[in-house]
Amino acid sequence: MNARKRLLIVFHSQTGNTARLAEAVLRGAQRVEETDTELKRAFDTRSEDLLVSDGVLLGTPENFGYMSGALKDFFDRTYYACEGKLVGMPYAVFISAGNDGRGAVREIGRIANGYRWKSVAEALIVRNPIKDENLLAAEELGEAMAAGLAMGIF
Ligand SMILES: Cc1cc2nc3c(=O)[nH]c(=O)nc-3n(C[C@H](O)[C@H](O)[C@H](O)COP(=O)(O)O)c2cc1C
Repeated sequence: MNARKRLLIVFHSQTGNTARLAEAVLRGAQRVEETDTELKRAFDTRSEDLLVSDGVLLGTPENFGYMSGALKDFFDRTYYACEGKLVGMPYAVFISAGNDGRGAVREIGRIANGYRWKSVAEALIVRNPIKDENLLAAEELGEAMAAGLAMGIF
């Protein structure tokens, strides 16, 4: 038997939209009993949280064509402590946006390359208003990530 896997969901939300997506992602991930999933706000997440994780899901609003300052702060604070230690870690992204979202995805991808993480799912971009089908897609993202970790397919 493989050791239990740990999935970390890191997110920031100013007005609650990304938080709704993050909760849906968590619901989906928690369907996979073999994976332990933790949801944390970006400002509360430290390098130690990353270093004990087997995969990470990153959620942010798109602000000014970029990720939120909070998610950027998380990257800024954790980079050196994690440098070279999480090579190949699977990650995926979910974005809440008014009308775009692609800039945040692109820039997170550039930073994730710096950590040498591996993208394992297409980014989920949800443009407002959030619909039920978007929440279902977020649940599916969380479940797929947790299941992939449990099965060791990444
Ligand atoms: C300062 C600011 C900048 C924003 N810039 C963008 C943007 O560049 N592209 C976009 O699609 N939406 C933009 N939005 C809209 C937010 O991405 C959108 O309202 C999102 O749902 C907010 O998520 P939250 O409720 O989790 O904070 C911006 C909102 C704010 C407050």
